[in-house]
Formats: sequence, structure tokens, C-alpha cells
Amino acid sequence: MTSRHTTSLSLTDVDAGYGKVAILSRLSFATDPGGILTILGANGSGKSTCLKALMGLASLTGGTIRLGDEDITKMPVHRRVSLGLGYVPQVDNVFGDLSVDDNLRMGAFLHPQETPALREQALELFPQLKPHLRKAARLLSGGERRMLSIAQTLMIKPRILLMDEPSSDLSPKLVEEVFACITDLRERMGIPVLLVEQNVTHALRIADRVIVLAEGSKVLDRPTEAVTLDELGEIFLGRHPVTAQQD
Ligand SMILES: Nc1ncnc2c1ncn2[C@@H]1O[C@H](COP(=O)(O)OP(=O)(O)OP(=O)(O)O)[C@@H](O)[C@H]1O
Repeated sequence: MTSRHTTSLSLTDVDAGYGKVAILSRLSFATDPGGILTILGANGSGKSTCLKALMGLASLTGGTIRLGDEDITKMPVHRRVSLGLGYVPQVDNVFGDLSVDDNLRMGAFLHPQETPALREQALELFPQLKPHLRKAARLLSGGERRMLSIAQTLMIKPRILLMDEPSSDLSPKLVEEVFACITDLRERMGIPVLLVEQNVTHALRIADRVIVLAEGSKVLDRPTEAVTLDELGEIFLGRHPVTAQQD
């Protein structure tokens, strides 16, 4: 693991939402260097909003966000990206009419001289893309497009990856493949991952730590081995006492 990836991304007492609609309430946590932290919660609990707040895509009405020692609370999205926040949104962000290769090359806009090396590294992690390099991205399968979306984000040399439901709308086989890729990129590149997921079983299998949100607030924050599926089920159904501390 390189020192690039030891940076922590942290939120302190963050209130955020959309215009006047408040969604997140006094949310605080920090990522662990090189680990996979998963954010779980029922539909509408604020998981995606949390990633959007970190990227500057939701409105913050309170609190601070830091990347390492740097206060990024008021930074525009493009500066957060240039500092190394890699965001893979839930909806594919690939350019359908461009070839797979051009999509990858465009991802390297921050490091144009390093395009060939970054491209090679991305294709090593996602060999499934190699036979399709000349194909328009819209012709890829859902799973291949998801992989291209992750590979394209890797081209910015992220210090941390924020992934919003990478398994959504994929067949069970493709879900396995995407999760294997996430584990692989953590192991081979040491990039910390903040993973929002609906697929609780898979997320628990690969994550080092789990945060659960309910109605925009953190109600659980623990190492994965200290979390049970029964307990999560109770929280999702709203029948569990609030235990926000990391214990
Ligand atoms: N652009 C928006 N404007 C207003 N409200 C929004 C907007 N986007 C999301 N919301 C609302 O914010 C709340 C939290 O949504 P969010 O997408 O963060 O939840 P989530 O936990 O990721 O849900 P899911 O698992 O269903 O994707 C929901 O009530 C949603 O309707």
C-alpha cells in the first residue's frame, strides 16, 4: 500500500439534503486507510445522499468534511475529484456513444502523461473489458458497463473510492464478479472504498466495517465481525435501539 492511500475521509456533524429538504442529521464518521467501509440502511435512509454530500452534490447546512488534513466542506465537485475523490454513481456514468477505450482515456484527464500506464493497470483489473475496447460503451452488458464505470474512475488515481450500489440491477453472477473486482482492487491497489449497498449479504462478506443509517442518522458503526444479520434485520425494520457509538 502506498502513502497515497492512507488518507482518511471524514465527516463531522454533517447536516445535508436537497435545497430545504433535510436528509442527513449530524452525521459523523471517518474512513479507515485501505479498508472497505460499507454504508447500509433501508430504502430512503440517506445512503446515496451521504456520498453526494461527500462529493459536493448535495447541499450541506452544517458540519465539516475533511480529506486528510484538508477541509473540503466548501470545495466544488471538480476540486474534490482532482484531490482524489473517485465517485462511481449508481447510474452508469459512461459515455455510451464513445468506445470503451475512449471512455477509459477520458478518465485520465487529470494525468494525461500517465494515460498508457493507467489504462494498462485498469485493464489488468478488469480484463473483461479487453475484448470490447473498440466497441461503443452502450453496447456493453450491464455488468461490463458497471466495470467500465469503475475502471474509468480508477483512471483519476483516486485516493478513495466512493461507490453507490455497484451491484444494483445486475444478475447474481455479475454481482459476484463486481464484488470480486472491488475486493481485488482493494487488495492489489490498497485503495480505501466507501461502499453504499442494498445487497447486505455481499457487502458484509467484503467489508471491514459497517455503518447503518436510519432516517439520515447513524445508528450503528462497528467492525463487520461484530455485526449479525439478525441485528441488521431488526434495525432495518426499525425495531432496534439506537447504538450509534463505534463499539
Ligand atoms: N434530488 C433530491 N431532491 C429531494 N429529495 C431527494 C433527492 N434525492 C433523494 N431525495 C430523498 O432523500 C431521501 C434519501 O434518499 P437516498 O437516495 O439518499 O436514500 P438511500 O438510502 O440511498 O435509498 P435507496 O437504498 O433506495 O437508494 C429519500 O427520501 C429521497 O426521496
